[in-house]
Amino acid sequence: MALPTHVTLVDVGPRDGLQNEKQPVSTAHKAQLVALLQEAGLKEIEVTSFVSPKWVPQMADNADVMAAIARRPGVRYSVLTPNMKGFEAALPTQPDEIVVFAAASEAFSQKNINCSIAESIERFAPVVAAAHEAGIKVRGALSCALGCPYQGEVSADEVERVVQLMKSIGVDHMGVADTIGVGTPRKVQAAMERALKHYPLVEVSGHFHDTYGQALSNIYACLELGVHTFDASVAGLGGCPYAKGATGNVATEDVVFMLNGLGIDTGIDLDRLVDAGAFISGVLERAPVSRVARAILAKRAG
Ligand SMILES: CC(C)(COP(=O)([O-])OP(=O)([O-])OC[C@H]1O[C@@H](n2cnc3c(N)ncnc32)[C@H](O)[C@@H]1OP(=O)([O-])[O-])[C@@H](O)C(=O)NCCC(=O)NCCSC(=O)C[C@@](C)(O)CC(=O)[O-]
Repeated sequence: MALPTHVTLVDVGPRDGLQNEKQPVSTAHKAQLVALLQEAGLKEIEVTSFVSPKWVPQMADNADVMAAIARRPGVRYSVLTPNMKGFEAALPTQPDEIVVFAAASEAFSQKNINCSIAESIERFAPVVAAAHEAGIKVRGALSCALGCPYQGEVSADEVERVVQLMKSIGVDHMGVADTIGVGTPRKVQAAMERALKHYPLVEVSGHFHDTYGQALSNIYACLELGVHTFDASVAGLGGCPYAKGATGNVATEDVVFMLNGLGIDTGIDLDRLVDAGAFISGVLERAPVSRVARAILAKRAG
């Protein structure tokens, strides 16, 4: 199959990127990050999550962040909502999209959201129905689709089983997530193909952590299947609080550089994206993880 000519990138940096940061990041800095991402041309931004502040303190200012962002027409703002309590808190903040997140492994489901896979689907069902009632699209994220920090191997059958469960409750979009970055291209294609059995190409995306340095290869493997939507995190921020040692998502800068080289349009201005990454890295007092960002910043510094 010919590679797609356009790719949509969802920057999950403000949520996935920052959720695991130990040092507090102010609401104003989070809103500024969103502003810089949209200036760089991002059209989809995952802003925050409506989860328990005891479990994930960094996202406790979820509603304040949603109120603080300066929305631009044409940009979609999404938030995570694991249950009705989260959805009810998120609804007045007017997200364009919500994300429910399940896992392909029982052990991760328990650690991450404190319930079994079956229970998680029961919890999501009313959330999906209420979101649709409110005219809000529902994205599903499927954690540990390529491996689990507790269970180890995860099979394509296990992935497909949960994809089907999510589909059965009306989840509109399926994000296949490599939470701990252990996937390699052929395994990623096998998992994606299971999602594509139940969702059209336009409603399947990849979410790759770069822990083992495989994320760009895995994205390329998805492009070969025609998949054209990916999550990425500016500066390579992040890591999941329930996946020890897992590093951030693939850096948005690195994905854009690769796609530019392939002649695939993203609508994103790489230089401005590097500015956004440099900004949040400055707030966090460290260099961006993105190798492309480091190279461009070094070149700029002369
Ligand atoms: C899912 C829950 C909330 C269940 O939490 P629980 O403890 O099982 O829920 P509960 O219903 O028993 O409630 C316990 C307490 O939590 C409160 N509570 C209950 N729900 C909410 C809510 N929505 N917002 C705020 N508070 C909430 C509730 O009010 C109560 O408060 P208390 O009476 O003790 O004061 C909890 O386990 C949790 O917050 N977990 C954190 C999950 C999380 O944020 N994980 C990271 C994001 S997922 C991810 O990063 C993976 C992804 C998507 O990027 C893809 C990938 O790479 O894999």
